[in-house]
Amino acid sequence: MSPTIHPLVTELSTIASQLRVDVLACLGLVVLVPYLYVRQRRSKLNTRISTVNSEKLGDEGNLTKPLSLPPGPPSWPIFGYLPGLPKVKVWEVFNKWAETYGDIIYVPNFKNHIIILNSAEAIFELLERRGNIYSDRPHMVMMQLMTFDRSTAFAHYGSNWRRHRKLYNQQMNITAVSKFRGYQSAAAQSLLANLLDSPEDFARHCRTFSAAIVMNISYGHQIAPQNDQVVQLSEATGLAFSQASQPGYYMVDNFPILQHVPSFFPFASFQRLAEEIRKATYRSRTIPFRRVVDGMKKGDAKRCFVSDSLNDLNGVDLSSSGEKDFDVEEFENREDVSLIKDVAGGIFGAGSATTTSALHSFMLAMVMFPRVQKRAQEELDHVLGLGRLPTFEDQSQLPYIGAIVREVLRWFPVTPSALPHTTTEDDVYKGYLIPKGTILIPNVRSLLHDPKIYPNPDEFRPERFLPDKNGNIARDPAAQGAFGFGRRICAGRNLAEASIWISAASLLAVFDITPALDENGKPIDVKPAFAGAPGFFDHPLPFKCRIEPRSERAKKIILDNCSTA
Ligand code: HEM
Repeated sequence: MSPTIHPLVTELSTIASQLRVDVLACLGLVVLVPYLYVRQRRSKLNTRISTVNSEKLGDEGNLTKPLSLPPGPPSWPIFGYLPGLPKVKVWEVFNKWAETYGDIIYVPNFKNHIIILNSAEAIFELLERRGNIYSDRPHMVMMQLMTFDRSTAFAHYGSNWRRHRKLYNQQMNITAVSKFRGYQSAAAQSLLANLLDSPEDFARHCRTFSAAIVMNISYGHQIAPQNDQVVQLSEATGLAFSQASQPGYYMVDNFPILQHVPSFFPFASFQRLAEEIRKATYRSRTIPFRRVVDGMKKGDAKRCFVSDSLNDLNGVDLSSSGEKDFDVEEFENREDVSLIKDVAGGIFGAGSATTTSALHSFMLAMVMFPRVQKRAQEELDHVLGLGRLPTFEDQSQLPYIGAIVREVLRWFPVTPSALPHTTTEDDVYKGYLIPKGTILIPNVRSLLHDPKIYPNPDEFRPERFLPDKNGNIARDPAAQGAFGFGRRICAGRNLAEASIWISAASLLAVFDITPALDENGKPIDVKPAFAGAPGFFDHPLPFKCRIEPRSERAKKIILDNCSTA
């Protein structure tokens, strides 16, 4: 007699077997879907290669051999180059690859064709001269989820991006940008007062300096000395932006299908992070924007990017908008207004951490290269006569300070691999196919440290950039990659250079920056150590130094002219 099986057991075993079937089906899908996806991509790519081959080979013998993708480290059929792009000190790995594979290196990941450009020739040919098809940004899921694709830096190449750049150009071209000099000088003076007050906190003071400039410029917002709400919100989003800008940093960028996973799933922490950042981004853009609108309605808005841009719009006169019938959300949703809001909202992310990083590198260089500091101070003393702070009007008489700014940009590039560019069409370069949608990463660090162009590249030597008798500067890093390339070149470079200039000149006019002392009173040796990214920005690792007034007179200049922020 067969034993009686309890109905519950039968039910459970049925569920278990169904589960096994489900688990097996899921496992099958997990393997099958990527396999089919990659197979389809491969066959598309092969078709593209043969199409381009037949077009080009028939093209008056332009090409002598069939096209291929550029060489690169061994990669797997489905997953691409498995270790993925290095997350820190990318340029060291890129330089090593260049020894084996040459100047143009193919490193696919699961989803993207990625090409590293290691030589000036390839970088300028593709990103500048062929800029019409090399100026898009990668489609990155995490960027979209966090709404960073609304910023200029990650807007896709096209009419909307052009409107962003037009606004930037109107407000920040080399002439227009001078209207913001008052904000930059005031921030430099607060920097001096803060350093006199608490020199050991110099890293924080540098951050405050950059934040004060970009907040004033974007929104006329004078930041609070501590815990400024808008700065805190913007800083929270800054790191996320930097990380999300690196192709493949988040798994969802390799497997876009994951973006449909609901945020409550245990492994969907990226969804929860994206949601947080989305909210913070919205608030960091909306709070200061609405303050400007309120100020314009009352007639007491400060001059800034937002107020100037709104004033330039046809048919907008906020001072006459009655309280009752003015709907701020409706106003913000106007296409031309929301563009201004988006552009202004991206300024902090693009301009604050970058300027801070350059200022930290400047301080590090001053500690490590006292000869440079001494020469700069001699120049300043000669022009200022030890009696006042420098102003922008002194710029033409202080060429060595100008050269220091350029050497800062070269010595340790803030953006060692710029921002990724993406192609919008198939292209051929030196017999290699560069498929449409390829992400291109220029090795800026190696460009600016090429010993053939900049001998002893690790030495901080501003003399490289002293203007010749015609005022020309050889191999100016600002034009050689420090601010990126072609149509996507940094839109705030004029402002950034001016901020670094006024801070460097003001600091050296009144302070000596020297190594910190150990417990025996001996100077502590400082080595250049940098975070090595991750992502878009790089910055020096924390270091100690002494920042002391050069004399009693210098101290008095600070006390008489500067107040803390
Ligand atoms: C030392 C400071 C700075 C450095 C080193 C720097 C560097 C860069 C680099 C490398 C890019 C990417 C260029 C490319 O894709 O080829 C970029 C883009 C950009 N930067 Fe800067 N930047 C700095 C400061 C600023 C400031 C102060 C602002 C704003 C006021 C700003 C606004 C932008 C914008 C809007 C873009 C995106 C341009 C586009 O995609 O069309 N940057 N920057």
